[in-house]
Amino acid sequence: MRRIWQLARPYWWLVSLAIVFSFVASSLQGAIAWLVKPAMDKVLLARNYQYLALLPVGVIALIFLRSGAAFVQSYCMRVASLRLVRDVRNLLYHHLIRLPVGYFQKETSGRIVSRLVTDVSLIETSLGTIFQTTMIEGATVITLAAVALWRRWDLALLSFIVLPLVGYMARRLGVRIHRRRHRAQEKIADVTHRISEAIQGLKVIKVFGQESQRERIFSQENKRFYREMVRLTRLKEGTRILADGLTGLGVALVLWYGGSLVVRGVITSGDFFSILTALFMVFTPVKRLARSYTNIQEIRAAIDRVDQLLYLPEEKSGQHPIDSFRREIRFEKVSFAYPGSSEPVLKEVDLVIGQGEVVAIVGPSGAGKSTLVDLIPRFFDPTSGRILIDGLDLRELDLRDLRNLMAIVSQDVILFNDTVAENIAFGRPEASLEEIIEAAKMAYAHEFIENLPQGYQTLLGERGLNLSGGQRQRIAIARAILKNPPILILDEATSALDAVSERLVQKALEKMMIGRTTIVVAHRLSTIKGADKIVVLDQGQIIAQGRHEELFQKNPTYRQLYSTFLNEEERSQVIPLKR
Ligand SMILES: Nc1ncnc2c1ncn2[C@@H]1O[C@H](COP(=O)(O)OP(=O)(O)OP(=O)(O)O)[C@@H](O)[C@H]1O
Repeated sequence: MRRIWQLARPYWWLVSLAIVFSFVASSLQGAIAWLVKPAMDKVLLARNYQYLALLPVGVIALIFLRSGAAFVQSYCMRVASLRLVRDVRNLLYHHLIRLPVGYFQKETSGRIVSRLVTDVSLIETSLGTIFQTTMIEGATVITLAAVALWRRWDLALLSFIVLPLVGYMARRLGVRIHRRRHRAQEKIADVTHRISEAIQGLKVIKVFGQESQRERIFSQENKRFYREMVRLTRLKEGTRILADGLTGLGVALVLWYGGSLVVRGVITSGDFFSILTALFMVFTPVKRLARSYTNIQEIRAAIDRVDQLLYLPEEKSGQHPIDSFRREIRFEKVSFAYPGSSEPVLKEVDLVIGQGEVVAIVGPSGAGKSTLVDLIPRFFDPTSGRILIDGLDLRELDLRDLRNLMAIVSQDVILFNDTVAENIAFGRPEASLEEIIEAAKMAYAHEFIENLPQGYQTLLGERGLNLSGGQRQRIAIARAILKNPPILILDEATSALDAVSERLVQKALEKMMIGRTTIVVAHRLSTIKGADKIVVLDQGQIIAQGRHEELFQKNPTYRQLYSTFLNEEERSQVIPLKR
């Protein structure tokens, strides 16, 4: 409850209004029970017919007023919980995009989506009910209990004997409900994960003919969720049955003892019915309170899961501002192991990348090339050693400033579900259309963009899947050109584009590299031949560096690697040279 209050604090005025109206509503409820005595004793038993007509009018008026107050209370409460949930979702999203990249290597996107959608929805649906129930029903229980006690304290106390029992049982079941709900939320996260996996891997599923297999796996995950929910429902219904049974016991006790008091003439029938009405009225809210307690247990499970995400530490930015790149990027004895792994992927890497240089990183698959370039924008920090930019450790630098100095064009181009123009202007949303067109022209993308149905205003659809691989890459290049940073990080595509696309992409890249420091994970012959420095990486270590001619003469590993870049014809020319 403390955490719920903490989250609800910004909407205190809505909550306060709801509290006030819940007291109004429950007082009116109390008034109805209170008026049973005069109605019974002074009107019905005294046969006072002139007041009889007033009874239904009074009851209707009271019920109307009570409903009105309950409406205001319920509306305020729901709005407060909707706002709370809206803000929690914003907070989660805000936090999510500031988490280190490493987090997302461990958690699947489907499971994260589930936290943002399913867990937050659970909070949303239950929170209003909980607030509403605890407040309105809590207040009602207090007023009705007061009426009953005022009328006849011993009779009232007798019926309340069962209340601690109801509370105790609810508590015991609550612990189990909390645990079950936790499991259910994990299972629904698995289900969401399977859905997003299927959407992302649809082509693979289809081409391998695995539709039925995937369906089976999905239905198993779905069944696990269903089972958890059935167990949860059983527990919740169990609580209800228990509360019903125990409250029935309370009524029975009052009927027996109260009835005997009336028969012996100790109390009037009016007293007896007034208490009975109050008790009948009090048991429903008591049962609701017990149910809302089980709801709280469920919400707790969802809040736990949301909090787990919310309390993950964000990326740490340094303080030092940096607005230009003048001299060099220096790796000093940099080693790196991925979080959760003890195996280093990079081992004591020493490397200097001078301003304006084109540095090509080559090496066999799995050598650590992508990892090495990922350290430059600080997607990960070295496990030991340090990386300096113009003499300053990356960890000391303001993260935004640091990343402002660079653009990345990687193998898997990420396009957003926005227009072409917005995708190109991603790093500079304020760019004019002229600037966007200029960048697209430099990236050899202008022509095909012009031919799209709405030109630059064409919506790219999810992940830009309605474009060809080469077109997507050229949009990514235009995006980098428009950002115009001094450092360029390229992860060249290994997948072959058709000859025309390949040439266009190549030309666009060459144009973009002019006047910039470029670090490129190279897969193209022309790139390594044109590089100022080639760095040969093998099993996380730099085994050689230098220009192409030099390495080709001296380094057998490089020669071997080099031949993998060649096509058949070129290779037949190189092999005699190797001999
Ligand atoms: N997120 C990760 N968690 C753990 N290990 C990883 C992760 N990403 C990569 N690795 C491991 O790090 C090593 C280097 O990977 P990296 O992607 O840097 O190699 P690469 O040289 O770029 O390979 P390729 O040319 O095939 O893309 C590999 O052994 C890989 O299994």
